Amino acid sequence: MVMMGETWGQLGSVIASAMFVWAMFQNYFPHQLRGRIERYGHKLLSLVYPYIQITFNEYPGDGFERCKAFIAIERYLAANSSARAKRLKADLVKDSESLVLSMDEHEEISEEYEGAKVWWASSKNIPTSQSISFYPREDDKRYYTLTFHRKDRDVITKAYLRHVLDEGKAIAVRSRQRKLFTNNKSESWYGYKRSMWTHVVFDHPATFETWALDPKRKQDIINDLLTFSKAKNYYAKVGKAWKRGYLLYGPPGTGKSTMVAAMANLLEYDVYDLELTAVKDNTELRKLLIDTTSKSIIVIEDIDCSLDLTGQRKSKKEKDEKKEVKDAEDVKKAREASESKTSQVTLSGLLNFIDGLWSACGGERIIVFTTNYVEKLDPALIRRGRMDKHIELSYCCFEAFKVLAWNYLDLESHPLFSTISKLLEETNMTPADVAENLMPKSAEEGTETRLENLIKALEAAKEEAKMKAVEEEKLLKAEKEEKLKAEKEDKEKAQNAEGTTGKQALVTDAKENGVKG
Ligand SMILES: Nc1ncnc2c1ncn2[C@@H]1O[C@H](COP(=O)(O)OP(=O)(O)OP(=O)(O)O)[C@@H](O)[C@H]1O
Ligand SMILES: [Mg+2]
Repeated sequence: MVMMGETWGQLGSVIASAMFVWAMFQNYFPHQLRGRIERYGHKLLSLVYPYIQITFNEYPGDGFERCKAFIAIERYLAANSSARAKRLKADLVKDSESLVLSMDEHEEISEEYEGAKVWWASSKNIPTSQSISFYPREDDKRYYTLTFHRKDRDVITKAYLRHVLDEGKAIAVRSRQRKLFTNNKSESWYGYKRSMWTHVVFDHPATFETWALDPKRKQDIINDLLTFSKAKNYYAKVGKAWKRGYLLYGPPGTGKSTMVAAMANLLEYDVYDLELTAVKDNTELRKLLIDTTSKSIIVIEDIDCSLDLTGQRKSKKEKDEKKEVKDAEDVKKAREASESKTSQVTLSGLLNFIDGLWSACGGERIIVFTTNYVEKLDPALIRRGRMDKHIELSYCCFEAFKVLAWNYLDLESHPLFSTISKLLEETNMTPADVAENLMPKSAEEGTETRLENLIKALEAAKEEAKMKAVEEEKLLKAEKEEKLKAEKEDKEKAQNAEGTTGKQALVTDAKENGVKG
């Protein structure tokens, strides 16, 4: 098959050679003749060859990295060509188990964009030398050629290419395997050779559909996340870095970590689980941040435990103590011990991590803190702008229970629901505990038994709470009585002391009077 792009390509190269020869010999022609030849030459060229070609090489220049534009075009053509091209090539996508079909070499497809026709051809460079190379790509230099009519130059170079690259990138994001990263201890990466993050494939099954929360609040959160992910231009317009902070707080087992997984699945982001205690100092924290990619969620779990907010003061105290240790070896040992024990990340380092100048690089990032004790956190850390959205996750309400009942029992309603609703209002139980009670404990356990199990657990929790309240009241009463007793004793002591002082004064007075008399 004679391909349109290739035919024009060959003709184009003949004309290009002619132009080259002309450039070499033009000085031998008189000035006037030269101008005329050039004029007619261009006219002839535009008559014979009204098409423009753009080439996209897989490995431009000497780089070892595949060209990003080439990858995007490959994805775009794979999605658009598999229905039209006759010869396709199957590739296993890196880190994934799915196949991508793309145009085979020397295959061509055409398409129309806003009335402009374009031809895409896939080709391969045959190596000129017979050198042996370590890199398989050396003899596999592929490239795409885009051919279009000169009259469409504007629409193609301005709009069509942008469209192809954006589409290609979006397809790549949709089909990639997402990753769950965690930071390595600094001893395990040497210089810049090893990445500071290691990763596994992220395939947590949690979604917002299976995450139990009051539907209205849940929808608010989903809307907030989706608005953020589409707000690139808006953030640029208002001059804000494209990132958003979420603070999730509440008792253990209320679904904070599950929510992070659901967020990542909704937005198709990678997750960076940052273990602050493994970060040596603020510089390392910054390096870790720079090493993250966009379209990601950076999570710091249990922030109140990870960071000693009095760290700065403590380290100063430790330094003073060290001064007192005279023996050089002791100093060394003490330093080593303190280094291995605590991370030197300070509050200001963390604040900088969240919204310092560096935090803007990359963009499209969500930072999440989770904690059980929000009141322990420094207000500077969670002020709006750093942690933009504060979400309290609390004990299971009836609406949340309904989601869990649907997940675990495929149940929308049941006569026992009213009892459960009442009990959930009267007692506190985390979604984790509710979920655990709805799990089947044996193959024979049916829906009814599992609901009854939950009711029993709720009643037990209610009873326990009541006993605890009575116990607390008793304790409080005892404390009050103790306090009253102590006050009474103090009062008596004071009165006794006053009485003794009064008597002594009388004796002294009497003595003084006696002397005088
Ligand atoms: N709101 C919820 N919806 C669905 N499942 C939940 C929810 N909350 C908790 N669970 C279940 O309970 C388990 C524990 O929840 P999760 O780890 O998210 O709690 P957490 O709030 O992060 O607790 P911690 O503060 O101890 O880290 C999860 O495996 C999940 O199955
Ligand atoms: Mg958690």
